[in-house]
Amino acid sequence: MSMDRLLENIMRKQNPTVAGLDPKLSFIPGHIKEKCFEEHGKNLEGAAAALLEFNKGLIDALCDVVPAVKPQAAYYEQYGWQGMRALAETIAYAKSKGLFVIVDGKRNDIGATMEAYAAAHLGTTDVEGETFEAFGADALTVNGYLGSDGIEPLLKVCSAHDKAIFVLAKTSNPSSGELQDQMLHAMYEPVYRAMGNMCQQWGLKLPGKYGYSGVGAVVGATYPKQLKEMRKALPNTFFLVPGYGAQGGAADDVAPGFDKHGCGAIVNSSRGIMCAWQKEGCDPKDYAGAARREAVRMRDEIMARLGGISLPAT
Ligand SMILES: O=c1ccn([C@@H]2O[C@H](COP(=O)(O)O)[C@@H](O)[C@H]2O)c(=O)[nH]1
Repeated sequence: MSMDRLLENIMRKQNPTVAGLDPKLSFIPGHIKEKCFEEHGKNLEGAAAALLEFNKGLIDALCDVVPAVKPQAAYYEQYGWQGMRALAETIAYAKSKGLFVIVDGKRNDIGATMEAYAAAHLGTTDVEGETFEAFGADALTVNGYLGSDGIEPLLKVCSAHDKAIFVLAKTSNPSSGELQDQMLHAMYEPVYRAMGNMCQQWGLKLPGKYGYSGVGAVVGATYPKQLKEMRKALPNTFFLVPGYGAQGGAADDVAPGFDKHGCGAIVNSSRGIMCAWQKEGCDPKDYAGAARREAVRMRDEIMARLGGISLPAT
């Protein structure tokens, strides 16, 4: 099961973190942009080429440190189909380097449309009887607020193709509480807890050998109290934890998301890693080296808090 593969990657690298690949032109060093614009023009094609070259440099520098990468689809969509091609090529390149790829698309719709999203990102697409993999990620972030019929098609595709999903439960942004913290009076619990319980239920269809199902939940590093509460309440739900670094989350904030084996969560940093070269003020040509230094620092900071990671007995 796909979440097992993520856990095994985390265990092998002793690193429960994921590097976000959310590129935009202002994050990319001048020498890459100049070369790509010269070759392809100062247009969407040139921008997409720069995104891909930037990402490949990051992936080469990070692939022996982090277990996974998380490209956020919006950063590619803004550069049109050329950007989406760069997303597909980024996914393929990361997978060729042994990385687990979580596409952050936050997709959801009615069941019929969700079948198309599931095929696009996790499964295969049929063309007159022949099947093709469109984007081929290992996992996709989704929005569960349309309910079970929006999630069922994903569960089928995850089961058939060994993939996983992460469902938004308690997001990291400042206004997430406007709806997600509202109490559901019939259930005596807030909306984010109800969504967590739904993840736990959906996960029964995708059991994993280490106790964590193929249905994970997104819980922000910026809400450590809720992380702790969710970890206790949802023993079979693996967490994707964004909000570390640029959004203010730190090692102490993410620690409550882990179980007693140092397992149960993976912490994302996007701008913190991608833009480390700007923060360090180093030679832009060393942008990938700066990203690696930040990824190692982040790993060491979180691992010092956890002690070690072992896989729960099967
Ligand atoms: O609750 C959420 C869900 C997703 N995200 C995404 O994670 C990264 C965070 O980027 P940073 O640069 O490390 O802040 C980004 O792709 C978000 O879209 C989130 O932040 N919070």
